[in-house]
Parts: sequence; C-alpha cells; structure tokens
Amino acid sequence: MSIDLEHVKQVMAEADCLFSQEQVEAAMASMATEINQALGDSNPIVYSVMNGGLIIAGQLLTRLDFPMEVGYLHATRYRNKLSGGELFWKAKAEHSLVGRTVLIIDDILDEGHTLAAIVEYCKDAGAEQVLTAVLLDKKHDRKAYPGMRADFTGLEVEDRYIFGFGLDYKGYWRNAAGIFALKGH
Ligand SMILES: O=P(O)(O)OC[C@H]1O[C@H](OP(=O)(O)OP(=O)(O)O)[C@H](O)[C@@H]1O
Ligand code: HPA
Repeated sequence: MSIDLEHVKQVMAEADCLFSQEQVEAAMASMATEINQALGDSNPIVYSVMNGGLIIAGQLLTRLDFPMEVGYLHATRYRNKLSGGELFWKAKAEHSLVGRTVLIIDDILDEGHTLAAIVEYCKDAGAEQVLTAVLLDKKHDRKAYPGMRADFTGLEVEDRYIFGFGLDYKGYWRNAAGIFALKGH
C-alpha cells in the first residue's frame, strides 16, 4: 500500500518530541553500564528484534565491552498499524540456544506480548537464561502480565503512539533521531 509522503512529513512536523537524541544516548549509556556489569562473563548470544530493535541494538552493542555472538530475530505484531494483533514470526534463531545466556534487545515494551513470546521461544529452545533490554517501556496497565518489565530499560514513555529510534509510523521515521509522539494519539 502506498502512503502520501506529504502526510508522512506532516506527521513529523506536528509530533511532540518526548526525548531528544542526547537524552536517548544518555539512557543507552546507562543501559550499557548495567549490561556490562550483569553479562560480562556470560558469553551471551545477543539478538535484536527486527525491525524496531535495529537502531537501539546497533547503538547499544558498540557500548558493550565483552565477548558475545550477535544475531537477529524477526517477529512482528503491529505490521504498520497503530495497534497490535497476533504475533507473526519471520525469522527464528540460527544458533543453538541450548545452555546459553540470551539477551534480547528491542525498541519498546508496549503491551509486552512480543517480548513474552520471544522469551518463551528462547526458553523452549533450551536457553539457560534469557534477559531483555528495551529502550522504552510504555506506561499503562495493559501489559501481557501485571508488573511485566524488561531486565534493562532505558526510558519510560507516556501512553501515546511513539516513533523514532527504530519505532515506525506506518513504516516511516524509524530513522528519526529522537523519540516522538503522534499528534492526537
Ligand atoms: O510490547 P508489544 O505490544 O508486543 O509491542 C512491541 C513490539 O512492537 C513493535 O514491533 P512491530 O510488531 O511493530 O514490528 P516492527 O519492529 O517491524 O515495527 C516493537 O518493535 C516491538 O517489537
Ligand atoms: O507506540 C508504538 N509506536 C510504534 N510501534 C510500536 N509498537 C508497539 N508500540 C508502538
């Protein structure tokens, strides 16, 4: 489906900037410090969750200072819409996860169904320990289970439709260097 580029530009022009690039980078630096302390000796496999996890993973990984293997998983449940549906797997792990520590990196824990399913998948595949890191945790009471949190969180974000730093508006603005909220949502 094609989208009107003028509309895409208008969305950015009208959006509210919730966090600047500097604030996001400071949050990633704090996450990296925590992850370096927690996982330094665990020889983990680190997976980014495509597509949204691409930017945060790329920028977080260079701040991590220990040996690791890196790969990606691709699971999606929003598919360019503003609300989530059933989880659709596009790519699963290429490594054996048996006995391994796995770190999953994603852009956002919104309702948490995506991360919950990925953690379950990794455990079913034999991972000894599965940890999760998200740039954003959206504040609301609709989590997959009460009190759900990632092991490492960068920033808490209000309950609006968010884009930038990997998060998209209808497939666009993943490249935006800040965290933005859609006008009226
Ligand atoms: O916590 P949840 O409510 O499950 O939502 C979070 C997930 O939604 C987004 O992915 P999406 O399905 O939009 O695919 P994308 O990464 O390709 O944008 C985001 O990147 C997370 O993976
Ligand atoms: O607020 C959001 N924005 C973009 N993608 C998302 N996936 C889950 N929540 C969001």
